[in-house]
Amino acid sequence: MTAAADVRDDSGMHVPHWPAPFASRPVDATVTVPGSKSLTNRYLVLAALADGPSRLRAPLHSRDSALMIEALRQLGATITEVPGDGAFGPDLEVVPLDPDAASSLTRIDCGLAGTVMRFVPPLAALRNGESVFDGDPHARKRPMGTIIEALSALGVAVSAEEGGTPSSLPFVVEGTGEVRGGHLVIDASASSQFVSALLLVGARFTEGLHLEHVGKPVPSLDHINMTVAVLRGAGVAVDDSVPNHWVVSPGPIRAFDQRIEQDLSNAGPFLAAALASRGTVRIPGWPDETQQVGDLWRSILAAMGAEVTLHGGVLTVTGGPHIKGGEFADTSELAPTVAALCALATGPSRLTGIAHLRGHETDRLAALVTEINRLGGDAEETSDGLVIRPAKLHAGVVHSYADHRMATAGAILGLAVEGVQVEDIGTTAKTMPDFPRLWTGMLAQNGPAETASEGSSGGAEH
Ligand SMILES: O=C(O)C1=C[C@@H](OP(=O)(O)O)[C@@H](O)[C@H](O)C1
Ligand SMILES: C=C(OP(=O)(O)O)C(=O)O
Repeated sequence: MTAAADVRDDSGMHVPHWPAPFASRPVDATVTVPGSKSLTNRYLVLAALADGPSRLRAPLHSRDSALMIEALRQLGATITEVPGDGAFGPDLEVVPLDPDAASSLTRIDCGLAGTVMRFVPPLAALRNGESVFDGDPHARKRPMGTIIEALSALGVAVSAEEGGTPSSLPFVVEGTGEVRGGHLVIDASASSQFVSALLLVGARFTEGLHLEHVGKPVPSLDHINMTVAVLRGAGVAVDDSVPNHWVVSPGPIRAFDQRIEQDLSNAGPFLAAALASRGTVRIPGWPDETQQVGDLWRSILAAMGAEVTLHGGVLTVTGGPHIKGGEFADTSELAPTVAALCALATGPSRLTGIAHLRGHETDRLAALVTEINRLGGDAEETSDGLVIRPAKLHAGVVHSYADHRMATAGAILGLAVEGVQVEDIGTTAKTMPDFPRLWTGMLAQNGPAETASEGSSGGAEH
């Protein structure tokens, strides 16, 4: 596959590759990461639909949350930054959408954010007027057909700007201010976000929503459970007792004052640093109970040979003498981090249940195979995942494909392999603009970070 190796900034200047710090000794650090993308963008949507003003405490501030905020403003919500106690930026106050406040023709930039391109079109159906949705070049390749067909089945017209029926971005949603709802059958096998998107607005449909999935299994079920939990917290009745059916009763969405948990998926690369360097990483503020898929780190990293404890809200991970390979099923958005660790493991690994990663920020299965093998690794695609066998890795450039999790996977590899450089580390801004600072800060806690430019860079591309 082709990699976008030439990154330029806004003024057209070439951006050099990021020399990934090499851990010449075990990491010993305590790290806190910014708020969860998935929770922030769900609460923003619910706040925009709620029955009064809401507050998000310690939310994520990143490209994906900024795109969501701007999209909701376009649709008539008022979102204001207010001082809070979060370490990564202000709180957010949200006054729900006033459909009359939005202009009759609205343009929504989805960037590369799955949560924006899937969650916002159903909201646009609830106002009077046309909303044009588009995004980054790769966003036009991400699966969108299910949402477009779902809206059409609900009686909402969705068209291509130049006419005809679209199956992907860009498209126009012609909102009429009201959606009847009722029983709706979809195929959500390409993304759980199709289910979440419809559930989030379902209570605002006149008859509520009975959503039924048919087809291959829905991936990333944890994210759907998160949606259901967030809805219930806002007073919405959701019945998910029958597999592949979700029934959302019509009614108000209660305004809320909600603290956002830190992003446990984004905690992954930092925890992985403990394994990659045979060191220790502590994350305070780990929730006792959570719907975040990132809570799986506790079992995944233990299976890879790390010692994992959760005491007093502090998750502590200490790497073993080597990283064990293994079988890892349904790792969803954790997969790129898992794959990076598997590439450093002493035994073979198999990742399954992640065929749909081909429709993520990039085709992640192809990207992971290309980039691991570029460094001398031995990775192979299967129909629904990856096989990664032990191999000695060498220096080189890891390409990011505008994918934040490919960039952080490169950083993990660079901890264990001298001379790794990451192309477009800035792409981590999708969910963690502070990543380079937090990463070097983690390494600085037991001494100054060393970089590839200081160490050997034999074999690296330029
Ligand atoms: O709803 C969400 O917040 C998400 C759902 C998942 O999408 P898929 O079901 O497409 O994997 C996940 O991978 C994505 O990062 C975030
Ligand atoms: C798949 C991801 O993002 P998105 O919300 O854009 O789908 C991800 O963050 O790993």
